[in-house]
Amino acid sequence: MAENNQNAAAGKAPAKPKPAAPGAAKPAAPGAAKPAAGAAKPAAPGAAKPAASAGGGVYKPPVDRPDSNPYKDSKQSALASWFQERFYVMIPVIDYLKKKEVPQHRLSFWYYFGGLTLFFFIIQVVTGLLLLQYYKPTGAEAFTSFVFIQKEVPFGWLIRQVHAWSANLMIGMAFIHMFSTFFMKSYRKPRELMWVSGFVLLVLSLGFGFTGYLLPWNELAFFATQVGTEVPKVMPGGALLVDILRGGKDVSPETLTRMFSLHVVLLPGLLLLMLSAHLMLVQVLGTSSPIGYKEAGLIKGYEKFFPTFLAKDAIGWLIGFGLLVYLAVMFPWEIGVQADPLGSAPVGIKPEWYFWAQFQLLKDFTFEGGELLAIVLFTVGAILWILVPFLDRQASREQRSPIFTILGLLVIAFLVINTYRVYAEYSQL
Ligand code: HEM
Ligand code: HEM
Repeated sequence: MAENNQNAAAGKAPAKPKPAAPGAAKPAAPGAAKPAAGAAKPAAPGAAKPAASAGGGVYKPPVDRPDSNPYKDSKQSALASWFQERFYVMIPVIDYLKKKEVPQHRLSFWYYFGGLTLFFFIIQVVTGLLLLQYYKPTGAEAFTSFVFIQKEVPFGWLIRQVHAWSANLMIGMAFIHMFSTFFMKSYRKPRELMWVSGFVLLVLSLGFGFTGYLLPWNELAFFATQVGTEVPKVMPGGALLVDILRGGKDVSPETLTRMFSLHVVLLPGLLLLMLSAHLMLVQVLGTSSPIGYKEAGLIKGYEKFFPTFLAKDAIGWLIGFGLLVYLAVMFPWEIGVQADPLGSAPVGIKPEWYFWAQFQLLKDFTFEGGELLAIVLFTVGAILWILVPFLDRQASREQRSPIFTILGLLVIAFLVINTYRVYAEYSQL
């Protein structure tokens, strides 16, 4: 059972003036309300309506909200009462959120990374919307508008640098968050769907990174996208997929339009939907603690998510923000030169770091059919990874599952070694 539910009773929110019992607050059932509404409020504008419609046999509900403000006697400012009267249906929801508790133990530190990923995503939305005010997604204007943002718009350089750096930090945090939840086996029953929705979030974030990379329309972005979108061609039906993605046979201004619409419309919509599901599950099921910790007495206590843990989260966000601004100012991403579809590719074309592991695998499998094999291996690996909560039956029975811990270590080793190999090779070019 979810832990927060178990502990909820211990930490009840301070009593509020309770609304009258539902039955008492509401008028009688719709059918019965017709004569009653008229009798109770003869002068109210809505009162005439049920009577007027009665002849036609169609019931019209009263215009006024039937129940009066159940909180009108609580002691608070007029402004708070104003909002409370309008949003009082939210109060049980807020009370419910207050029940969530976070276990404290020696691995609690890792609970901060989901929140940090969320924080960098919020930064992306805010800076992305600001960039949109000046960015022009056409082959003729993209690079010029991008340079204009960097050189002419007041603080435009900072917004662009923050967007570019925060994209990297968001994906970096998502990886750390994924592996920390993996090793704490937070995916175990009943949290399987948190893992699945999280994995989809990671894929969408990588999609953001891929589509955003082309938007500056500089040489590096152009040729990296050319190489990146070539990959699916070796799969059956892959050529069609590439045509759809590119909007033609080659990367062209048409591709820019597609990447742009994916980046600012489709992906944000999908990510927000998935994020709502992910966070709702986090609230409903609560935060897990590692297997065996409760039985071994390793849980030091529980702290309220709201406001205690959230306040600590905020400290993490402040540190993250400081790091972000430091990176954006001290290590600016280059502007590059405008993409020339007819020009030749410069040396050292490579994707963003978060695709290096797959990139290296493709480079290693140079034999006949090797690329297809690499894609198949990677797809099978990803499917197994997403199914981990359903495969790890031991963890779901609250038993340790060292085989899965070893599997996670192997996946990390593969990602780190391959990523390092690309770094080592390309940093010498
Ligand atoms: C609603 C949210 C977002 C909007 C409206 C948005 C908008 C934009 C715009 C207009 C650009 C082109 C300007 C430029 O290149 O500097 C851009 C670039 C970019 N975006 Fe986003 N973005 C959003 C979210 C994200 C997210 C979540 C990520 C990554 C996880 C991301 C990664 C990137 C990257 C890597 C670039 C290229 C950065 C560069 O080299 O300048 N964006 N975005
Ligand atoms: C955009 C990306 C993501 C965001 C914004 C996000 C956000 C969050 C937040 C705020 C929490 C609650 C706090 C915490 O335990 O850290 C959480 C929990 C969780 N997330 Fe994510 N997440 C993302 C990606 C992922 C990924 C890639 C996975 C795994 C594949 C994942 C799996 C989980 C799990 C299993 C939990 C429950 C943790 C527990 O009960 O202890 N999430 N996520």
